Amino acid sequence: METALTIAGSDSSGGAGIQADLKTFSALKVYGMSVITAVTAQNTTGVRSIATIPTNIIQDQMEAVLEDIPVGAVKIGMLSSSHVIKTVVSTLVNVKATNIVLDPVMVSKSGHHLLEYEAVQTLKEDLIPIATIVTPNLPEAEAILGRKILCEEDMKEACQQLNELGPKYVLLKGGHLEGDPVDVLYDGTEFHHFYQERILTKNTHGTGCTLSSAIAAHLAKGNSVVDSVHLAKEYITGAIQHSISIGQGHGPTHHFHQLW
Ligand SMILES: Nc1ncnc2c1ncn2[C@@H]1O[C@H](COP(=O)(O)OP(=O)(O)OP(=O)(O)O)[C@@H](O)[C@H]1O
Ligand SMILES: Cc1ncc(COP(=O)(O)O)c(N)n1
Repeated sequence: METALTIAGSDSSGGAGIQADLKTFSALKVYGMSVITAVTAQNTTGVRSIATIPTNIIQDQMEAVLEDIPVGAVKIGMLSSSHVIKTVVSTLVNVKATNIVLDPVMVSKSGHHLLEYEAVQTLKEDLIPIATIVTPNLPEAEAILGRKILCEEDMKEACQQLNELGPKYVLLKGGHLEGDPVDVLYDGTEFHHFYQERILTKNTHGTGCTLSSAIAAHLAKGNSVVDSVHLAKEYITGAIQHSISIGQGHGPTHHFHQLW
């Protein structure tokens, strides 16, 4: 059985974070496991409060899983602070984890900060270098690089600058672009462009979490990074097309892959 581990925050409304990741793993028929880094009280309209889990408990959760069960891929989402990032990095390095998919979560769709501002430097110096693939959205890439990214040409340059930080692949997501979204994948040599007609919906809560965990699931099944991104793009597009109109704000993506 293929396995994948998510290291991320809990979203009480089930649309993003750990809950979106585990739903994606299940829909793609991969056995999912979780390390919870923070508990958020949130719904489709916003985040009310956040409790970060103590780092010794985060480390214990990781070691409990990694010392016992082979992990095919690791997806990393919300990490809250520099302390949490450092704990996650040292534990992953100790066990020589591979297939690391890093979604550098910073701000929720509803505008709430999920990572301390000062932690961006630690993310850049300690975590991005050990990632197999890092999947920032445009505002996250702008925060990491300290520059504006306004068009596809800027995205290519930003991919090159992100690649210099050390990850094997960069997938820069264009969901925040005006018009049809384009995502750009860069492996240090070649670019792959993923063009997609914009689906007209406000139900995009958890799209980044869903995409990164779908990449992890496909890596766990033994696919290459490029193939995993192709397959994950198909998955996220279907999950947005079939997204669910619940709640007053941004509704969640849908995860019954085998039904659509
Ligand atoms: N309306 C849309 N129609 C089609 N594809 C979309 C749409 N919105 C986002 N996507 C795609 O979904 C994926 C996630 O992109 P996005 O840029 O929204 O990430 P994100 O901001 O990290 O998501 P989130 O913060 O909601 O978790 C990308 O592949 C993007 O191209
Ligand atoms: C626990 C957690 N992790 C990630 C997100 C980002 O998702 P979104 O940008 O769709 O709000 C979130 N809202 N909550």
